[in-house]
Amino acid sequence: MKKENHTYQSGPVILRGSMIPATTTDARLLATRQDADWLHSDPWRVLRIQSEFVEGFGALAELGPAISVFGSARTQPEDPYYREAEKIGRLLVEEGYAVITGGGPGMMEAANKGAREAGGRSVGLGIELPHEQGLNQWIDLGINFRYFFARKTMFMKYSYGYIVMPGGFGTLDELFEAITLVQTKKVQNFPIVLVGVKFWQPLLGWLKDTLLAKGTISEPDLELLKVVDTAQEAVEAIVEGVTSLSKAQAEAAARAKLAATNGKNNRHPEMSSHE
Ligand SMILES: C/C(=C\CNc1ncnc2c1ncn2[C@@H]1O[C@H](COP(=O)(O)O)[C@@H](O)[C@H]1O)CO
Repeated sequence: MKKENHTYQSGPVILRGSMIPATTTDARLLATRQDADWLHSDPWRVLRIQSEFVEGFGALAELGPAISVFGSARTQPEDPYYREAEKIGRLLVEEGYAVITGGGPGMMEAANKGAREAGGRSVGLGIELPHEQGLNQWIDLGINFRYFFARKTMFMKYSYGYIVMPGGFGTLDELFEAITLVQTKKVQNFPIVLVGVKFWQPLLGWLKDTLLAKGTISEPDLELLKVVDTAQEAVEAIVEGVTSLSKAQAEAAARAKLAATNGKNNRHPEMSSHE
């Protein structure tokens, strides 16, 4: 056989001619490597990212119903909103929810403290930051992420809704990601409750007077957010949101099932064998 017709199989890959390597994959794996540049290469990163999803899904899949609470990392325990966040943690546990936060200080710590002291499930999804703070002491289940986007998937996937306290850029990022996912129907039946009328009103005014007026959002988009002032109102709003939205979901599912059944019953019997 002529050399150029020789076929070399490397796993699922077929190689010929100049594409045939001088050594086997196994041999290259076992060869001593002096440099560790591959640690910082994208293929290696993909595996690291994958492991964050595997660990996150594995740790949270059996958590049960949960609500995420977001807010400033800088809020001090003397701040009245800190006390509201603490109360929210407690009230959510009393309603049967686990409490998920970013695992850091401020509002996150307050909500975790309230949840833990009420004997509930207190979860912290931390993030590697330049000035590492570590997870707050009130967390019973903690995961530390390298990548913001993997962590954000966990908040959305394992929460039934979001409660958002006053905060800065981090909080706004988490809030607007959720609004966008609800607006684009990537998630459905997902209540978002803002706490602090005075704090959030200017933002809501801007959404209405600038974004709505300019036509970059539409009227129903404004209804995706509910603003309240107290912990009690926040938890009532989230519970009502989760309940009424899941009721709507159940009704929609029942309607779809009925329509499918009717559709099947109305079809010619021979049709079913072609499905
Ligand atoms: C800045 C300080 C600590 C930072 N530690 C954080 N730990 C965990 N999660 C954080 C941290 N900082 C921000 N986040 C996430 O963003 C939201 C708060 O950000 P904001 O800019 O303060 O609004 C929060 O919900 C976290 O998910 C110590 O001062």
